[in-house]
Amino acid sequence: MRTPSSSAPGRQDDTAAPSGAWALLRARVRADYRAGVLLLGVGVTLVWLLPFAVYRAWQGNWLATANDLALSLLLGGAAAYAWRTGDTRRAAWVVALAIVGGLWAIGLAARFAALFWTYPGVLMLFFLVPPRAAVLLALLAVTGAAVFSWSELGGSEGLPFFAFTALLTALLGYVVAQQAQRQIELWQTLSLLDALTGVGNRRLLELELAQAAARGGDVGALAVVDLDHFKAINDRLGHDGGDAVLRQFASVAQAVLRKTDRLYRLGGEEFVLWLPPDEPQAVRALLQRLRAAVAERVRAGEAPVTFSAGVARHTAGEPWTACLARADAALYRAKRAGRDRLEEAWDATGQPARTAD
Ligand SMILES: Nc1nc2c(ncn2[C@@H]2O[C@H](COP(=O)(O)OP(=O)(O)OP(=O)(O)O)[C@@H](O)[C@H]2O)c(=O)[nH]1
Repeated sequence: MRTPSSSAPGRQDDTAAPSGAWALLRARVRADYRAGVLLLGVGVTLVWLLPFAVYRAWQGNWLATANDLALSLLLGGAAAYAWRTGDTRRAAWVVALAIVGGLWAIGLAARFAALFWTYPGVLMLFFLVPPRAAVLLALLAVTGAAVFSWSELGGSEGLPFFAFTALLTALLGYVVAQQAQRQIELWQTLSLLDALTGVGNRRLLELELAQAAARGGDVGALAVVDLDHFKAINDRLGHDGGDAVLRQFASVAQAVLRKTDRLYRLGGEEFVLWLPPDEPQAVRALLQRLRAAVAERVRAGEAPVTFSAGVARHTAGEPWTACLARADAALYRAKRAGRDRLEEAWDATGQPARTAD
């Protein structure tokens, strides 16, 4: 027999929130490689751009000082924005455009040695913005740097070497970034879907509900659904037979649910339905349709399969985890009351629970 709140999210180590600024930074860099590239930009600012800005000011080269300071501000500002908001995408675009501007400025300043910055700059573009956009920005950056520093490169003598090696660097960046993006997409799919049933897993549930709750307002209703006497089904049909029942349940549930409803498998024989805001009668009717469809179409051998469910309605401002815990407690009541039934715990104000069997 399960206990209430056994489905409460955030119990796994990998979902635990890191504490302390250093741990948070490490966690963000690990989770999002763009955060790592932004951090690299801060490193370049501190180790190179700012000391050079001081040096150029000391030499009286105010144009170069302004350029290095502007780049430092953009790289540092973008990293600070990403740190504060968690939005690395926008910050990465700012840094990518700053790289293009920086390489043009190097070309304009016509300093031959500084042109070596083209290579890391072009490579960084591919880790900041999508590969196709990075190709375009790389072409812009290299062409600008080459045209502006035409004489410094020795005209037609040095230019082909510079252009060819810089474009080769861009090609390498493109190939690596394409592969990385495909791997990331594949990894995200595998890590967010339940391998047995193909529906969302606990991680996807946490991700989607956290996003919906962050937008404010009421996220709708959550129903925790648990197949009845599943251990006995496993004992009778074996583990593979039990797996087949889980797959059947997921497929029948997906057929009954509306386009806007979401289905996740929390683990074992336990699923969660996330239903967008609706009238209690509509939610109740949907769950009753699901019960009827499962009783009719899901079979463990010859025997029909039933489930118990607890449903709760989210209220604006309430943590979604509290809503899930209420649904979970309602499910526990449904199990204790004999199974094959639906228990309701509509809102956080303690409105009386209702049983529908
Ligand atoms: N086939 C299969 N069985 C699983 C899977 N995950 C967990 N189980 C089994 O599911 C069973 C769940 O048993 P219980 O928690 O006792 O639940 P139950 O027998 O359904 O009892 P009630 O929920 O109280 O009706 C256990 O035997 C688990 O080994 C899975 O992925 N596949």
